[in-house]
Amino acid sequence: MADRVDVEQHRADVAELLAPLADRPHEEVALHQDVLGRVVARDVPAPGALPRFRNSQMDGFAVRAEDVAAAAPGVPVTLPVAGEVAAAPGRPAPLEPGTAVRIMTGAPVPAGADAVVPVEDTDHVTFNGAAGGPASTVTVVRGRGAGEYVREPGSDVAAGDVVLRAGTVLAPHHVAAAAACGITRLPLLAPVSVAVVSTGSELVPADREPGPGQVWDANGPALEAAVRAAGARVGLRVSVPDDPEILRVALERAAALCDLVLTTGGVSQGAYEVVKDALPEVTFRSVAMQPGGPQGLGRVGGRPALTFPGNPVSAQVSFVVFLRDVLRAAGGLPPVGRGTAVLDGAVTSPQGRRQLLRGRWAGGAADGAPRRVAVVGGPGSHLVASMAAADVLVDVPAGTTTLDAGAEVSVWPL
Ligand SMILES: Nc1nc2c(c(=O)[nH]1)N[C@H]1C(S)=C(S)[C@@H](COP(=O)(O)OP(=O)(O)OC[C@H]3O[C@@H](n4cnc5c(N)ncnc54)[C@H](O)[C@@H]3O)O[C@H]1N2
Ligand code: MOO
Repeated sequence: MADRVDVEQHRADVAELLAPLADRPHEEVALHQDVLGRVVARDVPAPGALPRFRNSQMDGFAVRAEDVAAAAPGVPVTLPVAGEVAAAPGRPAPLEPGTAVRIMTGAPVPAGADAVVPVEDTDHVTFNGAAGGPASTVTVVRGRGAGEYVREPGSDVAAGDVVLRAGTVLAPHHVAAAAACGITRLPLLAPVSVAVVSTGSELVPADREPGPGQVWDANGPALEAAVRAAGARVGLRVSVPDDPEILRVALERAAALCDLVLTTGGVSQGAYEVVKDALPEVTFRSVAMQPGGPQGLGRVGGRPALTFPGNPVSAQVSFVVFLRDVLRAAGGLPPVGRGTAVLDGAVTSPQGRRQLLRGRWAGGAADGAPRRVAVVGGPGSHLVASMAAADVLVDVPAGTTTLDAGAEVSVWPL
């Protein structure tokens, strides 16, 4: 049997095969669609200034600062109240010198006014419940300088300034900024489209009761979720039996529809390894790790293709180790990468193969210290339910057969 390929070598080969995917087209997406987590393709300028007009930062009285400059506790200044301006459509009349206007937060500041005195600094104390017309006078007990509590146009962003940078991963606060600027569509990187092809005559979909020898398809839903969590989308998800002709048709369709074809199953040493037969342009190799040993990479129908082993844990581990960060990078997302942790108990591992055990965070960690991790479940690559208890993959190097409690290990967050 050919030598096993090192994990890092296979990672590098997958990254090289998929590097062209990083050349993403842009697409315009409406802001009200599902844009969260998507990546801004180019700098987005503000179409206009924000704030759009001079407005009040406080509920209070719009004044000329010089008219209230002398006001102080014990030395109040009283002004006639000439009217009211609310945060509502319309343009207020200019302020006459020596008068005040009741003003609400967000309301346009009348021309001629250059400061707002908060209501708390007047004899009105609060506007709460003060229905009806404005009182005829206001007594100011603390003066304010020119510009105080006045929000100038463009003080947040000026027209033409960048409001969202290229590469921004959209979160609610970015949506807020775009919406406030009146931006309705955003230029986003088109997500990589992946075909997820589960193979195996024993597979049944979730809506069918498995008969003897049948199992529900776990890899299709799992990899669809993994692909989406990595910022890509699933252009086709299909489960095919171990039938060369049906598989060939499915692969043709997958290559026609998607940027990347991903298969699971049918790649080890069994009698029905149809994936190997259907993919003449894919190199099949044994990678020196467990789970996830049998791997393939190459092309189908002109598209890059990866083949993952069928065991559900193996398929998921393969995604995390080989594909997750490459897919994220292609879509403009930062890597999840690896971290370090300290083992909560001793671990044994077979000689010669890098093991990716399932681990769960154990307790807290002192500031700056690596977190503790406990291995959960066994190493078997069919233990898909046990894997659901895990937070990370614990990476045990190939040459290591025992690790004591307290040993530092590399971990891959799930
Ligand atoms: N003689 C050898 N046998 C095996 C070897 C080997 O080197 N020599 N390698 C073992 C390893 S390691 C793995 S991993 C598996 C890989 O097998 P395949 O990729 O060919 O996958 P299948 O045989 O199709 O399935 C394996 C296992 O996983 C279940 N499965 C497959 N697909 C799904 C799915 N979508 N959802 C749920 N479960 C799935 C399938 O029923 C089998 O139980 O080969 C070992 N054997
Ligand atoms: O390498 Mo397989 O993926 O152990 O089960």
